[in-house]
Amino acid sequence: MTRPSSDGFVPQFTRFALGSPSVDQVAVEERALSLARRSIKKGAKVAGLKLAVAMMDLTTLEGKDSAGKVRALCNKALRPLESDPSVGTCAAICVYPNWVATAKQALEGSPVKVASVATAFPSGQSPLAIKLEDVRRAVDFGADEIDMVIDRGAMLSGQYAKVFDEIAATKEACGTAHLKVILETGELGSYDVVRKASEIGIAAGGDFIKTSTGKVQPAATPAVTLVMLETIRDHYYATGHRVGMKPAGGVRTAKQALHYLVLVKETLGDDWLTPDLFRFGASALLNDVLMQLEKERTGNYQASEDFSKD
Ligand SMILES: O=C[C@H](O)COP(=O)(O)O
Repeated sequence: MTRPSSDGFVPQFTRFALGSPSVDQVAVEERALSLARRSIKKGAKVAGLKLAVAMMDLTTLEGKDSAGKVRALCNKALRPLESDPSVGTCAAICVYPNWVATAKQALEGSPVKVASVATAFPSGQSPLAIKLEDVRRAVDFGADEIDMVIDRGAMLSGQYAKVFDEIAATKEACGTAHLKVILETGELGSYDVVRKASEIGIAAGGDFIKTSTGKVQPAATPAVTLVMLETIRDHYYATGHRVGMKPAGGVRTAKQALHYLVLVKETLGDDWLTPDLFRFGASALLNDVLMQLEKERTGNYQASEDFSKD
């Protein structure tokens, strides 16, 4: 990254040591809650649910993942609801690097992207050289998108330049692949630290900022997502540059998904209501969204067993 120079240039990371706006915890939680109470009309609900499918990074990140499971997940991302072709594909599937080539092959010729976690996901507890090698391999296997984890220990001990440098190096290792920066907000301790980590993730080159790995509780919450959306908004006002957002972990119901879409619309406007700028990272959300879509279409709930398991 760019280091301080003798001509007085102040690098981005110096700004983070100087402070970010502090977050009013009560206000942010109240606002997130009040937006959850918005009622949504039937037409908007169906459109919102279809959008949620289109924005989904359908995820499997388990030690027991297999080629069969990854192929089944890809088929599901390609044709989420056989009975209703108006429901389009998911945005991406998200897997460990070992399964990128399998997924790439299964999705060949389709618009569904392959996202790979990397950088010693989920802990990030490896030397930087190994993390970068993890990224380069995933890209070589065909990953379109890389979901990296930040160094939470460095973040919590105020080593902001280290956090920045690792993200910037990861961005470089991504080449043309898009970079999502996972903050693991459940380990950051306060909204102020979430705000600062979001600013660093954006300034260091993240195309998206993402709440969580799904391996730590609490994972995505509406309030933490709101703090991150507001950081994206402030960055956009300051620079005109649009950064994406991905709540991930624990988003399981259609109702939650619609709530997140209201948060996005109210904070960033309609421009962000696109898979290019908003994703859900979720392993179990899709079936509930499909169940609600079928309920809206037929008037009846179908048993969850009627929907294929991921
Ligand atoms: O990035 C996505 C998360 O790992 C998914 O978490 P989840 O299994 O709680 O939906």
